[in-house]
Amino acid sequence: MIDICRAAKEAAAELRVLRTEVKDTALNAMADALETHRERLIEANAVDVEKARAAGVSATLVDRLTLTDSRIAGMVRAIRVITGLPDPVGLGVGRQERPNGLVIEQVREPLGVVAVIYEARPNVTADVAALCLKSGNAAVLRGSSIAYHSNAAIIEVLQEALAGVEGVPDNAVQLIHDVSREAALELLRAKGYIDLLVPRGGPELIRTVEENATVPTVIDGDGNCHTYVDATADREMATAIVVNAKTSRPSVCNAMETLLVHRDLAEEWLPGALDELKGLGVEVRGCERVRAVWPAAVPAEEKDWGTEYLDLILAVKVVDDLDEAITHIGRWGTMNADGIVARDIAVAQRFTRAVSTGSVFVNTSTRYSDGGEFGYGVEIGVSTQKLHSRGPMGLESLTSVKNVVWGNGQVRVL
Ligand SMILES: NC(=O)C1=CN([C@@H]2O[C@H](COP(=O)(O)OP(=O)(O)OC[C@H]3O[C@@H](n4cnc5c(N)ncnc54)[C@H](OP(=O)(O)O)[C@@H]3O)[C@@H](O)[C@H]2O)C=CC1
Ligand SMILES: N[C@@H](CCC(=O)OP(=O)(O)O)C(=O)O
Repeated sequence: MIDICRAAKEAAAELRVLRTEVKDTALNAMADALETHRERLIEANAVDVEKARAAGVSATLVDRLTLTDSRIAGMVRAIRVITGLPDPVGLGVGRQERPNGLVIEQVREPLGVVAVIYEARPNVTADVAALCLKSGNAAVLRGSSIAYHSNAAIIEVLQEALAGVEGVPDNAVQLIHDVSREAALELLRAKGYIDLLVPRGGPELIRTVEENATVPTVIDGDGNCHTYVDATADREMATAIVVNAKTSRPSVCNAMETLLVHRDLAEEWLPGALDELKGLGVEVRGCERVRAVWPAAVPAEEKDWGTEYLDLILAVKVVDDLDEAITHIGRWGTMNADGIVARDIAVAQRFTRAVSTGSVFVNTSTRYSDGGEFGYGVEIGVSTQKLHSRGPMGLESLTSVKNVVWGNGQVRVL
């Protein structure tokens, strides 16, 4: 592990000063290579999918794991978007001239070595490689053991492509082939080598990171996402948003897990919305007040409010008012993505201020919590913590701002 980290650190020194043109050439080569080797990637992925099915993993996990032509096309598209984005490295974000003539510039610079422990979605391998390269960081990737063959094939293709671009260091992007938990722990403790570790995953991973990491981290935890439908909501819009938030891709972290509904809508809007969700295969787990107007709901237990189903299951609660919705989200939310549907702008504004979530959505679906949708190409993760970065993290989150002070001989006198 230390050899991989050391090699990454050496590569990072070269990457931080790499010209934008070289990085963009490399990104184009990566995208072309993924396109050319689509079949090789799908073959490798089939090995993982077959093993996962044989091991009896859930259908949602198989969905996350599976590579298709269109998903590979999505990976390629994302890299092309990143290629077209401005290079954040060296970007001036502030400048001031002091009375003594010193000029202080604040400029973005790469973090150095970025490590990511991530879920069984092979696209993340290419996403992270591309974001790190463009932001001038070396990437150390530790994907899920379930996706090992897919990740190894993607890295091989990307490394072959990068080898053909002059100026890109050999170890710009590395995959950790040892997918044991022990190796992951070593990575968490590679202090002095890793500048940022992004753990993308569920509560067990996050607990392990919080208890063991000695390297700096930005936590990208689970998504227990809520939508609150206010009394002032446009009914049709509310139905469309709720259906999209729950059913468009239930297996991802930005899918809605709990629907909170103002009591004024319990009788006139909720039953119709739940009928529509049921028609799309959604199992509803409701509080007493939900069951009073829609008896088909399974009785919700307290644990339902804290569950990220990642499946076609939805917890539903009728609340008295906005305050109760805000309190519920504060108690059970995971700061990934939460939304409100309301026509009253004052209500929506109060929600956006009171809910302390990385991305708060007004009159739209939580599914938009995504780097691609935010215009970043993809995301290195979705931060569920408050420091450094919040929500989907793109190129800028992979840099920090340093001060460059220009003098003309000034010396400080005490
Ligand atoms: N906020 C965000 O950006 C994201 C959040 N997520 C969340 O991730 C979860 C779903 O993904 P899933 O793959 O099931 O997540 P897991 O947490 O099961 O796995 C994620 C990664 O962490 C590893 N891992 C898990 N537990 C440990 C541990 N104790 N020590 C070391 N490594 C560990 C896994 O390795 P292995 O598989 O080999 O066991 C895998 O590489 C959901 O909760 C989702 O919301 C996912 C992606 C992004
Ligand atoms: N980028 C994502 C959301 C963030 C993510 O990767 O999380 P997850 O889907 O839980 O692996 C999407 O909507 O596709």
